[in-house]
Amino acid sequence: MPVGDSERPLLSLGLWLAKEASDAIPRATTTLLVIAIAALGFFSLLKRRRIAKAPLPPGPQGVPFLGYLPFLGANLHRKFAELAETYGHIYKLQLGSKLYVVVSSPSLAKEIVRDQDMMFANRDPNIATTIATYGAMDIAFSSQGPHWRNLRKLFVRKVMSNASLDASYRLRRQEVRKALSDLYGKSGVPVDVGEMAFLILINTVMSMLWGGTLKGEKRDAVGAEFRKMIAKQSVLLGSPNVSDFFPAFAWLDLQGVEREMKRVHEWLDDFLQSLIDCAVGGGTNELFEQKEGESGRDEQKTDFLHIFLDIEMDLEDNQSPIDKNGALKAILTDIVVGGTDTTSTMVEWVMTELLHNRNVMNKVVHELAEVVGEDKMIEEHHLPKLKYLNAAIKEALRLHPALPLLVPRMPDASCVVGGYTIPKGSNVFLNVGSIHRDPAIWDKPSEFRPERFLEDPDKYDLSGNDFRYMPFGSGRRICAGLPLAERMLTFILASLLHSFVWESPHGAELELSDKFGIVVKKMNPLIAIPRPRLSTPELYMST
Ligand code: HEM
Repeated sequence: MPVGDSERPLLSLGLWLAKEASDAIPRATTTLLVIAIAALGFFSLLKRRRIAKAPLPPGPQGVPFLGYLPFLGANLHRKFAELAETYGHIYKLQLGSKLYVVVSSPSLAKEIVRDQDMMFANRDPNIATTIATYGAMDIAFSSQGPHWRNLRKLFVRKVMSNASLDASYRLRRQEVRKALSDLYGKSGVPVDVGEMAFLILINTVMSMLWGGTLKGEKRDAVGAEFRKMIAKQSVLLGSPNVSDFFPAFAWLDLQGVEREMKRVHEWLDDFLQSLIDCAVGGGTNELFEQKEGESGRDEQKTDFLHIFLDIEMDLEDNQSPIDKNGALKAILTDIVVGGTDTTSTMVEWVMTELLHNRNVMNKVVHELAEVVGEDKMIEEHHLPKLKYLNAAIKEALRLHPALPLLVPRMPDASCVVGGYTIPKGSNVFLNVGSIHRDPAIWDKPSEFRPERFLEDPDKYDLSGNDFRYMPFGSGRRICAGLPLAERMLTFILASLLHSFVWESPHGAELELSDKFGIVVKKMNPLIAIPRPRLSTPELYMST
């Protein structure tokens, strides 16, 4: 039916486009479309005006050209906490040509990792990181987009699934049992706990990666070398590099970070390559050997590398294919580097706090005896029942999060957080370490008191949904290895604490100072003496 002229003024903006009643659906659609476009235009105008109006966050002045760079120091996490006392929970730092924003309150963190998670899901890898990750081809440092989404989805769904982790338990168990039996031979001898934890982790991760292990005589030597390289890498990744702040002068590599990083990367690349060659060839080489029953390409493989190799084949038909070789080595770097250093650092922190707080240690040991019994070894199925140990681990993650500044985020476009403009391309640090020690949130924050996590166990879980407690980050970039990290950390600690009595060497000072790197570690290694606790020596020999 034609629409009369008299009715025209009553019609909305979109309706004049459609003249017939039979056009009702297209007409309604058009109307909605026009309204949506108008609303979008209105809101984006409003947002632009809001951004235009919102000032930059406050922050220290610095000096011309260099900005705050000369005053930064090496211990970023400490410096950032100090600056927050003057400038508040959100402030900016101009470092050379780059702008950094540091955020340290739960409500501001929520604006970033929940309300505007999509906007802040990018990374801005620095020079060292780009080298370490094959040009930011990994999960941790690639910006969001099809490549990151693909890798992360495959990793989380196929490798970190409960089914896959259950299937690889056998390998974790074997490695931890082997470590306990080695430790039995060192009864009464002082042990570097961080080094020991790293060796357990590297062997466990290696074993899960491809079902093989480092050859007997090479085991400790390669593990120690690997640790040295990862420690170097952690320092290089975490320390301020002038070339990052002045890209125009990057070619000078004034601090030699690029040169040094390439050297470390070459070593790690050779290592990963021989691992892949060995897995693909289904054999052994001078470093690695496969476990019994794990040779032969046609067997059902449960290790991560073979899952990846199969995924790789699937990717042939994928709509957004990736550079398979680069991506495979980059993702292995995330697992081998990201998974070992963080987890072993946390084993050392938990052990330090337990030795420092003997009453807590006693409660942990008592719980282990009750749940497991002194005539049995720990199994993964015991872990959920160890409520007090789990609370002690959470408390250590609160006081000593391995990545207290998470991995910095970079907004896609300029946006507003806490009433301040965060310009596009700036680096945003979420200072979780500072939030975890905020006296406005935590009662007596510097005390190690696992009980605070027992009062309401669901309140602070590790999922990053409570912005007062985020040791694994939050939102779409939360730690992709969390399910494995949780299993390994608890299993290794429960095994060490159940099987041995741990003591500090006579007269040794137990101190808690830390040093900054991308992973924040103990300043001085924890040395402790193990003595067997279980009823019979045979238990230590079991595999
Ligand atoms: C106690 C051990 C660990 C801690 C404390 C830890 C902590 C973290 C944190 C804080 C982030 C950054 C999250 C963010 O930006 O919001 C992260 C990212 C990541 N972690 Fe972990 N992690 C641990 C173990 C692991 C393990 C075992 C793996 C792999 C097997 C792993 C793989 C990753 C990956 C791939 C990312 C990048 C995620 C992304 O950007 O999409 N982590 N981790």
